[in-house]
Order: sequence, then structure tokens, then C-alpha cells
Amino acid sequence: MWKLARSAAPSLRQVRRFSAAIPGPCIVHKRGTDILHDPWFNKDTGFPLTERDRLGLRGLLPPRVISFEQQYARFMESFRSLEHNTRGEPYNVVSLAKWRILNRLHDRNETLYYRVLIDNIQDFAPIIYTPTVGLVCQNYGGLFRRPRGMYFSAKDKGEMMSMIYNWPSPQVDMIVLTDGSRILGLGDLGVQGIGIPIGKLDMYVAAAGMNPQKILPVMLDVGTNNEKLLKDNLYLGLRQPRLEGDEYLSIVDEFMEAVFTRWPKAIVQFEDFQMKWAFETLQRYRRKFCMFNDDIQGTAGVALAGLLGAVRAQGRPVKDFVKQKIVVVGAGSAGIGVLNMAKHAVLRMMGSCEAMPAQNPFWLLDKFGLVTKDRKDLDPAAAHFARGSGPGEIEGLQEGASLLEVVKKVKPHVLLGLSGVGGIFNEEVLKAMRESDSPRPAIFAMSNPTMNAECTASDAFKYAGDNIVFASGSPFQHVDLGNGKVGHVNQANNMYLFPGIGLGALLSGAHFISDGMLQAAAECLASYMTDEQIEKGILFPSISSIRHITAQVGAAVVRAAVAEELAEGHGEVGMKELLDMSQEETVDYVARSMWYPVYSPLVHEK
Ligand SMILES: NC(=O)C1=CN([C@@H]2O[C@H](COP(=O)(O)OP(=O)(O)OC[C@H]3O[C@@H](n4cnc5c(N)ncnc54)[C@H](O)[C@@H]3O)[C@@H](O)[C@H]2O)C=CC1
Ligand SMILES: CC(=O)C(=O)O
Ligand SMILES: [Mg+2]
Repeated sequence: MWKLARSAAPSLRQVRRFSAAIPGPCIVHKRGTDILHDPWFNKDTGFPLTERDRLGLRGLLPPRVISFEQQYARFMESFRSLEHNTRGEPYNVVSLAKWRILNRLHDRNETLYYRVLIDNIQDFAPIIYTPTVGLVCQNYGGLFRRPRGMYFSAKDKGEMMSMIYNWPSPQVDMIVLTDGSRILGLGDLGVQGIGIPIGKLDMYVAAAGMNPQKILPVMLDVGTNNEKLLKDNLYLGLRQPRLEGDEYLSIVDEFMEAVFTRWPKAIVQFEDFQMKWAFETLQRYRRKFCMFNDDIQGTAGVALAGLLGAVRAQGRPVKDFVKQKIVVVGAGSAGIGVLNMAKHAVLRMMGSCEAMPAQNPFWLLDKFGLVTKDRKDLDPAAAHFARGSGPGEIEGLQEGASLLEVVKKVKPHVLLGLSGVGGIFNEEVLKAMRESDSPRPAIFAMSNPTMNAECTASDAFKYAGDNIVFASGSPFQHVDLGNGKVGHVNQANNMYLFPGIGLGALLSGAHFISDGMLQAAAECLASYMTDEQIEKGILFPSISSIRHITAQVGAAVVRAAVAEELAEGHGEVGMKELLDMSQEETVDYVARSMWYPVYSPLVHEK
């Protein structure tokens, strides 16, 4: 059942207190300049004199010791002056300049980098994550200075089992893997897509407190079908068309075997794979390895939380979800993932395993328009949502009907875009949403990055009306509606779930990620907002509380794994301890497991 009571949760201060406990010593096997050049251990001018002596650093740094707080303040001052000095310059120039200054810190001193990221997540998420990460991927060749993560290419076939041991960290908990074939809404960017696993893992550190020494961004380079990149002499990936069929799968198989041989307890998140491989690899590995596909499963949970919020925003009980009319634009991995999860929620609410309500509540469109059973070569994944003819169908809505026609005839409660097509919710479509059967129509323009959003926030309020609830995948400013009224902009992005799914799966020690664990994550997010917030159109929490949300989501995932008898525990906290924990204790445990960036005393060991 869908629970809407807010769960007992530790305050943000508590989460921070647990995480910021006095740091234990950190063993380092290097000395001297090797430490200064290692961002995991480097403290720049922050090394105390005693440590400089112990680690052979004396004389390698200017004599004055600068405290962490001073280093932090100095970085923030440089960042703010960069913001000031680039005011009025084009968006791309400013965004990349901001990304560069953060990236330089990331390359130099991870402790300081992650602290500024955590403390300023609202300002910095749009730089290290969507939308700027899209721009970074597009310009990767020119921006590349130092490698980050690992690259496994089609040329490495047969070598991956040994290559995986080239990674310097003895333990890896979380891997984000892409093949670069569908980077945000930007298409096939080949090897340049590595920016996405890097950005997602930065969110893992910021939101879930994953230890940066235990994360690994991975690019699986099987070629690219992007003609421009293939012709580019400076392109850094394999200049060959993408592998297909069994050749492709054998590369992914080999990588997965290598990873789980070295780190049997790691979690692998598949990210930004083109649809066919997204579904196929999920099917292939989900019971064999601890993995999930974020675009299919993470997005589905976030969208479902938003859809349930949209019901509540109308002043209706959540169970009325089954009566909502939902138009989904985009029949790709994300759109179909959302519909599958929404359909299961409807069936659960109706207490049924199979029969949908007499009025099928979903309409699906792709690049050819409305998807119906008359479609030739109907994709099997979309077939469940193809409209038929007869009772429950709207007269005159035929195969391939345009978005405008569908919106006008269906008068949906929700219009949800996961098409990757910027501006497709145009003035006419948005105006048609004024005739929605909902007193508070919901418009979710979830495609990324910003230029690919189906509409802007201001257009949504301007054309569809002040009473809408609005969410977008990339951030927009809240909209000034005049007379002191504000149109609230929600960010409906899988970042609210994937960190908690990964952390919860890790701490539970489950061998695979079940539907129940994913459902628990979605339910937790759905119940996070109070009725007062929902009434104001606030369907998702502020990103500034993302660690707090992730502690809750992670705990929900752990508890679902325990309930399904999948949990085996992690480290010193075994199955029995997990079983004995109350909900509150589980949240505490998850929060306490989060890494928090402070300088640890370094101890040299040969
Ligand atoms: N907000 C979030 O958390 C997430 C957002 N996304 C975004 O969703 C978008 C799609 O992602 P995927 O489903 O993985 O891509 P995909 O490539 O698998 O699917 C795209 C779908 O859009 C359809 N489409 C293309 N042009 C269209 C048009 N003019 N009208 C209607 N439909 C059209 C295609 O036919 C296809 O069905 C991307 O922009 C991605 O950034 C994806 C995952 C999470
Ligand atoms: C957010 C995300 O995962 C995407 O746009 O693909
Ligand atoms: Mg994605």
C-alpha cells in the first residue's frame, strides 16, 4: 500500500553529526610528492607540520599551514569572483568556466572538492550534473586534461579480467557505466559520454556519502555511430561504428564478469544506454548481478512520486491515481520505464494483478505520434500501452495522432515528456492543457539538458495557466506570476532516487535489486512531502536536503531487502542486525554510513 505518513527521520544536523564524527587515521602507501599529486590524500597547504615530517613533505610546500576552513573560504571566493567577472557572458562560456574551476579542484584535492560540493549542492549540482555536464560531454575532447575513471573498449576484448586490476583502489562499492549511446537528450556521444558516470558518481558522494575512493566511473567504448565524431581527428574514442548484436553483448558480459570477480559486492548502475540495450542488459543481468538501470528504474520511481504528488495537489486521495489520465511523450527507456511502474502502481491500488481499469489511463506517443495497436512494427516494450479501439477509447484518436490532437481530445490530468525534444510542448499544446479535466494540470518536462526540455517553466505557467504544477528534469528558476505569486518549479530528476537505491542496495548486501526495493524507494520519495507543501505545488524536496532524502530512501531500500529476505548485510552489520533495526534505527544506520569530507590524519605504511 502507499503510505503517506512522514516517517520519523533524523534532522539534517543529526545526519551531519553522525557523518562528521572525528575521522580515523587513513593509511597511505606513498610519500612526498606522490601524496601531493594524489587527490584522494592531498591536503595542499593544509598538511600540518607534524604530518609534513612524517610523510616526507617538509620543504615541498610553502611553510605556512592553511586551515581547511581557510582553504574552503578561498575556493568559494575564487568561485564567486569568477561568477562576478563572467556576468553577462554567454551561458556556455560561463558554465564551462565554472565547471573548469570545480574540475581543477576535483583533480587536486577531493576532500575539499566534495566538501564544497556538499555544502553548496544547490549551486553546484547544475554544473557537475545536468545541464552543464551535457555541455562538458559535447566538448570533452577540448576539455580533457587528466583521465578519470576507466575505459574498456572493444579492442580490450579478452583483457578485461586483468585490466580491472589496474584500478588503484582495493575496494569499489559503486560503479556507473555507460556506453555513451544516448547521453541525456544529446544522442550518441561515444567515449565523450564518460562525463555522465563522473557526474552521477559525484552525486553519489554528495547525496549518498559514498566514499570517493570506492567509486568508479566507467566508459564502455564499443564505437560510435555519430558521423561527426567519426570524422574528428581529435576524437578520443574508437573511430569505428558501434558493435551490434552478440559482439556487443560479449563485451558487456566480459566487463560484468571482470567487475564482479574483483569486487563481488559492488553495485553497477547502467546509465544512458540506447533503449534496445538498456532493456536487454537489464533483463540479462538484473538477477545475476547487483545492478540497475537508472534511466528505466530510477526515473520511473521519481516520476511516479511526482504523479502521486500531482493527485494530492488536486486535493484528492492518492488512491484516485487510478482515475488520472496521463499522456506520456517519448516511448524510450525512460518513458516506458515510467509507464511500467505507473501501471503496476495502478494495479496494486486496485488490488489486482492483471486487469487494468476499464478506462485505460495511459496514452503514449513517440516520434510517429500516438502509439496504437495499428502501429506497424510495434515495439514489444510499447505494445502494453498501445491504444486499441472500442470501449474506453476516444473517438477519432487514431494511430499517429499528433500531440496537440491527443491533448485536446484526452484532456489529460498529466502531460509528461521524456522525448528528448526541446520545445515540443509548444504554445498550442500548453494552451490545450487549460482544458484539462484536472483542476491542477501537471506538466512534467523531464528531458535533459535544459535545451531539450519539452518546454520552459515560464512558458508552462504562461500558456497553461497559473494553477498548474510543474516539474522539469533540469533546473529552472521559479516563475514570477505577478501579484506576489510564484509558480513553483520542481526538479523531477532521478537524482532523488539513484543515490538511495545504490546506497540501500550496498548496505543491505542483497545480491540483486528487486522490484520491491525499487518500489520502496519510490514510495519513500512520494511520502516525503507534506500536504501543505504539495498544496503549494511543491512535489519534490529541495536539492539542498538531498543527503537527508537519500538517508530515508536508502533505509527504505534496506528495509525492503530485509522484508524480502534478500539482505545479507554489509561489513560489520550483518543480516541479523538489520533485521533487528527499527525504521528509525535503519535511517540512523544509513546516515551514519555516509562518508563526510574532513582531513583524516595520514599514516604512512610501506
Ligand atoms: N528527468 C530525468 O530524471 C530523466 C530524464 N531523461 C531524459 O529523457 C529523454 C529520453 O530518454 P530515453 O527514454 O532514454 O531516450 P530514448 O532515445 O530511449 O527515447 C526517446 C523517445 O522519444 C521519442 N521521440 C522522439 N522525437 C519525438 C517527438 N517529436 N515526439 C514524440 N516523441 C518523440 C522517440 O520515438 C523515443 O521513443 C532524454 O532527454 C533524457 O535526458 C531520461 C532519464 C531520466
Ligand atoms: C537524468 C538522466 O539520467 C538523464 O537525463 O538521462
Ligand atoms: Mg540518464
